[in-house]
Amino acid sequence: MAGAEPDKVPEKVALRRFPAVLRKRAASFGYAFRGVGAALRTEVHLWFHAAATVVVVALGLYCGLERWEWAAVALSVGAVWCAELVNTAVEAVVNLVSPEYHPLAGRAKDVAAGAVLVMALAALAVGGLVFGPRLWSWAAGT
Ligand SMILES: Nc1ncnc2c1ncn2[C@@H]1O[C@H](COP(=O)(O)OP(=O)(O)OP(=O)(O)O)[C@@H](O)[C@H]1O
Repeated sequence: MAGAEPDKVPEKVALRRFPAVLRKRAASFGYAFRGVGAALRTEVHLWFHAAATVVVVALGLYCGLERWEWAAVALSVGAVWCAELVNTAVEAVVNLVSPEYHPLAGRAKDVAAGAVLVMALAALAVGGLVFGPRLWSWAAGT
């Protein structure tokens, strides 16, 4: 028997729902920005990342980086921010579920902090490869 497909939303209904879907997406962006703002207010490490980001972008503009170098720098900066934000989220959840001392809580925080450390070292390596030769030639006066 040729019945209506239960999962298929009629086109008109889908169009009417479209603004609601957009509103929901916009709200999700709002929550995400609120999360970054909250982390910035509470995490001193993020202020350091913000300052480092400004310095790196200014240095990149001054050096006139190639397109691929900007790509590497942008990915590195974003990845460090990402790791720090995830670390902040892990800390918040651990503090919520285990305010008392627990070896697993400690391990979770240590591992999350380790993720930031690994990413920061990788970003440092990228920074060295991109800016190192330029800074070296300036220092050598060539
Ligand atoms: N509930 C806990 N149980 C066991 N060990 C913990 C617990 N809370 C924190 N620790 C240990 O203390 C360390 C520091 O924790 P803390 O919450 O002060 O994080 P932090 O890295 O100093 O972050 P921030 O400076 O952003 O607060 C952790 O990495 C972990 O080894």
